[in-house]
Amino acid sequence: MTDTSSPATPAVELINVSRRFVTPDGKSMTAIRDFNMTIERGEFVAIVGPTGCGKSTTLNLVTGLAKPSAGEVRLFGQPVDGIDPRIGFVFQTDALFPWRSVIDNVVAGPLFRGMAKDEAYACAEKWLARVNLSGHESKYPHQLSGGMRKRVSLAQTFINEPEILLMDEPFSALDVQTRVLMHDALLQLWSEAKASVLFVTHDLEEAIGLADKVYVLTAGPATVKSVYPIDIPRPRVVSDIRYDKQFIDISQTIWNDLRDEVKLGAARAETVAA
Ligand SMILES: Nc1ncnc2c1ncn2[C@@H]1O[C@H](COP(=O)(O)OP(=O)(O)OP(=O)(O)O)[C@@H](O)[C@H]1O
Repeated sequence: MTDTSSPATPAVELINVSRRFVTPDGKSMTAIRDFNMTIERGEFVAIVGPTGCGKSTTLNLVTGLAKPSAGEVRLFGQPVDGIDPRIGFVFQTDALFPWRSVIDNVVAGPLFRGMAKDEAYACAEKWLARVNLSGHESKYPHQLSGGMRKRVSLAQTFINEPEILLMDEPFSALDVQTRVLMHDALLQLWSEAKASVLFVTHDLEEAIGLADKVYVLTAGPATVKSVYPIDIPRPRVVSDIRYDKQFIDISQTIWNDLRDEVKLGAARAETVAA
């Protein structure tokens, strides 16, 4: 898809978006209401909110998998129209083919796009080196740790040079130490690739460590409660900055805001369960 927009046009815009679903008992439920969000080119945006508030639905709207019931979603100034090849994804579960070796997983995207085999494999080697997996090319996913599999997923995504990267709790299944290492790996890749990122997480510290801007969503229906710019200088080493006073102060401020929504979401879940 050709991008004819000016460089000042944001990568992603959600403009007064609402999304309603029909529940199995035939009622209408609103997952997202009057939602406004802008991701500038090269910007790293994180969204946090209570469980079930509508974070994944927001990502689905950007991919075009879900259509807004009202409002508009734009990519580089144009309305979303189906799955856009400029978008890359990383989800909580790996999208690795278990029957393919590490390098055959990474090379899949370029080969699918028609890159010559030699070139595609050379490119895959390069990306595996960037995620510190040189020497593991011929292993299979089941022979790798969770962190290594996640690195393969990152190489598999970044090799396609996505202009927009959507990440839905990509590291939530990892142990805390591996997670922090993955944060640093991701920031390194992102700073080189200059993609615009939308990162969904339950983990406020993860959001602050990574992002330029953190959106706090309300308990469903999701709407934007507040937007916090994160002015912590880059390059950041996420494993270190979490002990800085600036980081702790921002965490407390945002948590004060998020806490009320989390309590509201939990109270509603208990009411439904009762
Ligand atoms: N296809 C669908 N049909 C009906 N309801 C849906 C559908 N998809 C999502 N919902 C509802 O919309 C609301 C938001 O769901 P969504 O998965 O976006 O929330 P989330 O914030 O990503 O959740 P979590 O924090 O648990 O990952 C939920 O109440 C969910 O049940």
